[in-house]
Amino acid sequence: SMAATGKRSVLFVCLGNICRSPMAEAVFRSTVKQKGVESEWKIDSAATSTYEIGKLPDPRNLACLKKRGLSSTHRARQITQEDFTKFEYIFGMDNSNMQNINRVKPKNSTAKVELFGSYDPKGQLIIEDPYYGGDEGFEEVFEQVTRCSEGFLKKIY
Ligand SMILES: N#Cc1ccccc1-c1cc(NCCCN2CCCCC2)c2ccccc2n1
Repeated sequence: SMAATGKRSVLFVCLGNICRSPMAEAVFRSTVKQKGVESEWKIDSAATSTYEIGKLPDPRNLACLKKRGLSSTHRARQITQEDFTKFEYIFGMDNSNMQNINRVKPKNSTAKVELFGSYDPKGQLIIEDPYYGGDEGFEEVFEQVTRCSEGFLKKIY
């Protein structure tokens, strides 16, 4: 359904909001820009935790984005109950994110709360936390969120 602003809206969520969800936000923003529909979208990301509030994305994330000419100035923030009536879609990355998202979800939530990986044409449902790994983990997240962005837009347009 179209929100009052006429915009479609999506909030990407992960544990710390410095790795997976800001990468998904940056890649989705680039994808809608490529398709010429950027002005139709409100796009944001948030954390389920308080671990990194106020921090820029992880340097390994920024390096991965920079290789593709992308960047992010997002500062980590924690999800709020207002997000559930502000955003049409709220996408978690793994089942732990989904449990934590559903814990804060208010009774008047209107958001569709789903795993972003459910839109992956390759069927890789879970986007794992790359925090304790190396650059290859961020490359894998990049590939997954790119496929999911395409799959999601194909489904709703
Ligand atoms: N927790 C977990 C966990 C479990 C499995 C895999 C990754 C992680 C993991 C751990 C992190 N920070 C270390 C612990 C933080 N401190 C925990 C105790 C309270 C004070 C904060 C992350 C930080 C940013 C983004 C993703 C992160 N992911």
